[in-house]
Amino acid sequence: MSNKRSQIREYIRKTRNNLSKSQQGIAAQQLNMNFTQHLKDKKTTKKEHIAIYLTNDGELDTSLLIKSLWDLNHYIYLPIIHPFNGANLLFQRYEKNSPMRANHYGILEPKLNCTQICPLPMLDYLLMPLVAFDEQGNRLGMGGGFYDRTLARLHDQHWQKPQLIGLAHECQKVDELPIESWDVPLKTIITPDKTYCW
Ligand SMILES: Nc1nc2c(c(=O)[nH]1)N(C=O)[C@@H](CNc1ccc(C(=O)N[C@@H](CCC(=O)O)C(=O)O)cc1)CN2
Ligand SMILES: Nc1ncnc2c1ncn2[C@@H]1O[C@H](COP(=O)(O)OP(=O)(O)OP(=O)(O)O)[C@@H](O)[C@H]1O
Repeated sequence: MSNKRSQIREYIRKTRNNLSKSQQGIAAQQLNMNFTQHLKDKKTTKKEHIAIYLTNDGELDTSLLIKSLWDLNHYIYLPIIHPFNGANLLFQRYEKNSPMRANHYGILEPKLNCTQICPLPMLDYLLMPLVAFDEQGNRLGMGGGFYDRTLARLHDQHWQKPQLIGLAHECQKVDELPIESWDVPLKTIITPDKTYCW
């Protein structure tokens, strides 16, 4: 792994963890407004299948958005680290009463129930956590390669769905990330202040 990538990761993780509770709260409200407005603008009554994440390590707080999406009757999914190969993610339905467990990193995920897994191409949106992004839509994550490995098959096939959207604070933006062959670039990144499209 390049030293530059780990340095950026370390620096941005510190920066986002230093955001105050009130900055995090405002960011969560803005994210909620931005994404629910995006769905309204589509002017369809379709219930979308949306994968998202539970906030960890100073990431943009998704809790308000998840509540709104539940209230609007969309289908919500969370990543589960694959129980057998441990390198890919599965996306499992997340409801108010879903039984949960902490994964290897202490992040809550739904207890595995194969009947509740959504195959990747059936998701409409994949709202992804990230550590840093750049002006070209490149994404750097926590370093596990989970999202990149999971998306690798899609990347080969000129896929339509799911729409990949990164969620981040504005302070996670850098001029240029050193990229690797396996990195999957994003078409959209939503920050509390702005929506970037490529
Ligand atoms: N909220 C959230 N959920 C997610 C991810 C994420 O980035 N954010 N993931 C995205 O892929 C997967 C988990 N990946 C992660 C990878 C590393 C660490 C982490 O804290 N690493 C520690 C070392 C911990 C250890 O090895 O035991 C570190 O780098 O300090 C956390 C999550 C699935 N769920
Ligand atoms: N498509 C892939 N096929 C095989 N290995 C991969 C693939 N994508 C990533 N990896 C492996 O995962 C490791 C971590 O990758 P990287 O540093 O890009 O993760 P990340 O983007 O920070 O994490 P994440 O995707 O979980 O948010 C790399 O060293 C690489 O070996």
